[in-house]
Amino acid sequence: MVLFYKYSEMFITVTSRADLARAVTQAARGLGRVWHASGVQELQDHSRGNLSCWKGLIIDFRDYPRERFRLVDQPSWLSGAVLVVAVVEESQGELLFDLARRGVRTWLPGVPDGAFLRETLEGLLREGQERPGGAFLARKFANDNARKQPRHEPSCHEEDGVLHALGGVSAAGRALQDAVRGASASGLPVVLTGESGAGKQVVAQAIHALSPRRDKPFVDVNICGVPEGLFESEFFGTVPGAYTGAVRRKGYFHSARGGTLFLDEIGDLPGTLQPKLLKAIEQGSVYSVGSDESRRVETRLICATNRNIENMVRTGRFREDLWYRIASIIIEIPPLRDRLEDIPLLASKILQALGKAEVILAPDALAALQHRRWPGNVRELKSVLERSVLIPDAPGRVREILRSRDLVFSPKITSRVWTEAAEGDYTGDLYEYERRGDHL
Ligand SMILES: Nc1ncnc2c1ncn2[C@@H]1O[C@H](COP(=O)(O)OP(=O)(O)OP(=O)(O)O)[C@@H](O)[C@H]1O
Repeated sequence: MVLFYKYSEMFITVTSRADLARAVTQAARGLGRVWHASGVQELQDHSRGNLSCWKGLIIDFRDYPRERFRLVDQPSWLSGAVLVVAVVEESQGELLFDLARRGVRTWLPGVPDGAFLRETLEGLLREGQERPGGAFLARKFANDNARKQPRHEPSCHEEDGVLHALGGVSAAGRALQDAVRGASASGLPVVLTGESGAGKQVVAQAIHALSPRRDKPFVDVNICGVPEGLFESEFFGTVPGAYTGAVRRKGYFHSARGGTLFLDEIGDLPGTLQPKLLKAIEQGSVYSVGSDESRRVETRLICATNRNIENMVRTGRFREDLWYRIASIIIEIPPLRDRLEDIPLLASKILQALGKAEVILAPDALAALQHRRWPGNVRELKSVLERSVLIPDAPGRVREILRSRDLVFSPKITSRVWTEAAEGDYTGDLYEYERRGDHL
């Protein structure tokens, strides 16, 4: 009986206050069952060390905050990935920083009204998205131990984690997640199109990570980097002695055996090499340079391009038969300007990857980021954040909150500020300096 309830519950509140328990129960109507624990011990007893099937843990930090830090300090007893929402008083600003340092990025200032709370719970069900505006900064607990276990099928939480990392609050972002989920399950060859920096390689890795091939290699090849004369050796391998000084090379197809071969910039594959790739795909086997024996190709192909290959096919610059072989599924990655709502989540992932997970984007900084056109897409967003968090400390700057004035959009200005600051010309507030335009 206990087990039945355990797996049908979607949300848990940890609170000794009736207002939160009541509000969550009402807001969750029709979404899922709620279970209430009055404290950490009760939660642990009830869960028996396993929270993997729950979607959200709503922890009340208004009372007993130190006791409840145990939940976010030691996530090792969580067997999957559970999203955490912290409920705090408006006055508990310090507490927010402690929580952010522990990776909790979703918080509510007190008990919100029903519609707002329901929206939060729906957000948790949609794989824990972040909302624009800075008040909602989401973070999913990932259980490192669980990830280390080799598995052939991703668990629901691993799938959530991979898709979550792509963004997906916006309609375009959600459509992308659906496409990735479908492509990874199908095993068919995929072509990823989209502007430079939109995340084609990141999406290719996500498809691989969600596919049954996930425990096998993901081999990433940029076609532009392969010299034309070495194509066969690089792709199909070489046997020792094939020519003077030849050493054994596995070749990309063989290196990616059982896994995924990602061919970036496929639109740049020279016309002379297109038939060679087509033959390997059609025959399902390749000959290493210097070998008479063919080897089976057991690799899934994912290709990417920012060129319009359909146009190239029409004008004879790309072989039609090769195009149909590689493009069973075409996924167009939306440009960042079409998914501005995803910026809070993307920014938080990028900051984490930069080792700056403690940095919180203030609402005005998020608004500034969401009002740009981003011609360089996610790559440009990453550069702006890198410059903004890696710039030397200016006097009086609070490093853990990034405000719009701290954002360094132009690399040119930054380098001048760096140089002049290093030369001692500048000693004041960096933002004031940029705002006054002294450096221009
Ligand atoms: N969802 C994401 N989360 C975090 N970082 C991302 C995401 N998408 C893209 N990036 C970052 O943006 C940069 C560009 O991404 P990526 O190389 O995948 O783009 P691309 O479309 O393949 O670009 P190009 O066409 O120029 O090769 C990378 O540094 C990548 O880490």
